[in-house]
Amino acid sequence: MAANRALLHGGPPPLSAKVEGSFAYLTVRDRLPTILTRAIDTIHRNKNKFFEEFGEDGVQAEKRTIGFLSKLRNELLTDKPILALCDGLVDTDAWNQYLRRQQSLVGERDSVSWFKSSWLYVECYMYRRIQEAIWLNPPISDFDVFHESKTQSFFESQQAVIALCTYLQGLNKNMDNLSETQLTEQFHKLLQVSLWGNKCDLSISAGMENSQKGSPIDSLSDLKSFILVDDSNMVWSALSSAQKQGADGQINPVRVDIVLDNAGFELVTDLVLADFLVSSGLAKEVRFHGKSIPWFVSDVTAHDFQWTIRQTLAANHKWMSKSGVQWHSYVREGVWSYHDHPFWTMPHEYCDMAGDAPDLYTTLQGSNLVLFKGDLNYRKLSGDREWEHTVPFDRALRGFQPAPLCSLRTLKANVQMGLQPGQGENLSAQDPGWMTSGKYAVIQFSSPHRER
Ligand SMILES: O=P(O)(O)OC[C@H]1O[C@](O)(CO)[C@@H](O)[C@@H]1O
Ligand SMILES: [Mn+2]
Repeated sequence: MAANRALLHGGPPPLSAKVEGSFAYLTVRDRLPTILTRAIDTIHRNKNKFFEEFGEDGVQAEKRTIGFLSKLRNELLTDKPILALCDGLVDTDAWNQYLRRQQSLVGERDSVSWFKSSWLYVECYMYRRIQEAIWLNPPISDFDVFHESKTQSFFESQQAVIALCTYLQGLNKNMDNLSETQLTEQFHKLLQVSLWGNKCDLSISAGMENSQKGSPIDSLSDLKSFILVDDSNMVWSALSSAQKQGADGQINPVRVDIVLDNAGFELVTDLVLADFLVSSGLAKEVRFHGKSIPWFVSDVTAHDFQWTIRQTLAANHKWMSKSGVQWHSYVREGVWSYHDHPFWTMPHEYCDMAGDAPDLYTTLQGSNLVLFKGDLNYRKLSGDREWEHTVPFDRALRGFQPAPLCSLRTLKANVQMGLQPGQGENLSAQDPGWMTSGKYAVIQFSSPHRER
């Protein structure tokens, strides 16, 4: 992967912890060290497990990993320079190249450090350093420090999962009798369920419990007014017209890609949406994109993806288990597939993708619709920059348009574009925390062929 090309793409400066009191500053000062402390604690609590699995070697590895993570925490708290990685993984060179690029941006005399560099970069770097600490300490190299909190979040939202699976199975039973209007209506509902599923990430709460309790379908109408931009009609048009576009009068096989965010309840909402897309015939194929290493506490890895489907399948509830059986067979038949690419766990903004991960960009170009879940994806779509709120979403993407795409995001970082004049100011006056509380959301669409 070549170096960051952000400057070539232009745009306002990236958010950074150097602005004292900003959300970025508070995240780096308070939330990130807390996440590291919890990771250290988790490793320590698993000491006996490591001993049972690997004997004394496991205990030594536990100690060394904790040492690495404590050092990392100290580097962060004292604003030390960002260090090159030395674990020799597939993306190590790309990370070190990115660091050199950051260094050239600040010049020889300044250092690239936790509180001075771009927030997006240092936050991603912290998760990559956690991976390095684990990786350099065999035999516990494949331990996921966030695994426990992800599974806990799944179990804590059991009632909501059951409600959702029951709804889905009711819908699937009646699918053939749905009118076009009813189909559209159900699409909008399940898109919104997937949107609000994004409230449940564990990074914003520094790993504390943050699960869905009530029935997700029932709360949709109350939540409607919190959707600040709703382009879902355009998403629907993109999807339904994709089917009809065959020049020879044939129906095109439609492919939807979902760039996943969090495991737990959010992943279930994504699987339910994907199930609906396939069972309604709106899509023939769904590709899920996840992370190849544990990331931002709750993000989905291949293991989380498989685990969630297995748990759903094995549930002691008729409709939940039926959903799991269906999902399992979609995966087996290749109707659904899971993919990870190292680019998703790099710090790049997405306008760099065509140059830095051309294979991934080409893959996405084959899609009829790419759904980007969550806050971090939104930050990367926009470059995590200080855009004016009224700047069009398309402009902030700075050329990143592999296919029709849509961001489904609850606001948990202070970057937001595509608002109406005055909308941001009104929100700031009424509810000063609107950009970071997770209470508001957006459904923002962009298409390579669309004029704004
Ligand atoms: O899981 P999501 O929706 O990407 O959110 C990740 C969270 O982490 C952050 O990147 C900050 O730590 C926020 O932007 C967001 O709250
Ligand atoms: Mn996340």
